[in-house]
Amino acid sequence: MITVDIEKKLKAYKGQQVLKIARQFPVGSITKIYGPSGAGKTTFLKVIAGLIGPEKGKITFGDAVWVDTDARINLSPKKRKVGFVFQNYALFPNMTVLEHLRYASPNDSWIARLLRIGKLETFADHKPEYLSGGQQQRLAILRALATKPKLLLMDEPFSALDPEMRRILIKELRAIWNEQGTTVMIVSHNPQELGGFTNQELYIEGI
Ligand SMILES: Nc1ncnc2c1ncn2[C@@H]1O[C@H](COP(=O)(O)OP(=O)(O)OP(=O)(O)O)[C@@H](O)[C@H]1O
Repeated sequence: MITVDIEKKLKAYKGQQVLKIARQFPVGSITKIYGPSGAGKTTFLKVIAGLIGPEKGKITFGDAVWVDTDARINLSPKKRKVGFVFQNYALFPNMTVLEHLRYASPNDSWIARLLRIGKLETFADHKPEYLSGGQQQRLAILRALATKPKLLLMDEPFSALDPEMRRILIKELRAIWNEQGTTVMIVSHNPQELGGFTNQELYIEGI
């Protein structure tokens, strides 16, 4: 179980808004996170990953304490080992598709499977600037999966994919998550695009 009970002040344009979330996420659950623009969805994922610290609260993953502000515990992102798909992909401009995946995993057969799932086999030696937006987005997803994270955080991961590609990819991802017992949190401003495959939801309200 992942237990989150945090407060984070948002740098809102006017005044100050506080993001308050208290929720439990069972291992293996797939949560859709939605809500208005600027509500704090991305900020929430970054707090879970350890990229931003909350002012107050606790995050635990099973027996491990990731954050406890009273006890001054704030585990580094490296130690939390979550997978993160950034909204803007955050790819490495000088690395090919294959190099992105090798950087994350030494396992060639696993990498071959990922390339197949993302339909990027024939683009393995391409750098990001020679990929389409959809191909770049799929690479960002594959890279996050490559380390086989126990927790995968995805920020608008399917926004650049057409409905058919999205449907096929989601089917493959579900099979992997099932095999590996991955817990997944997906931010989407358009929850319909996720179809019915999520089994939890978290609505983050705006101001
Ligand atoms: N590191 C930070 N610390 C505190 N507040 C932040 C930080 N980064 C962004 N914010 C603020 O948090 C608010 C919410 O931003 P965030 O990107 O989390 O929203 P969002 O719900 O993901 O929006 P969108 O759907 O438009 O991407 C904004 O007002 C932003 O200025």
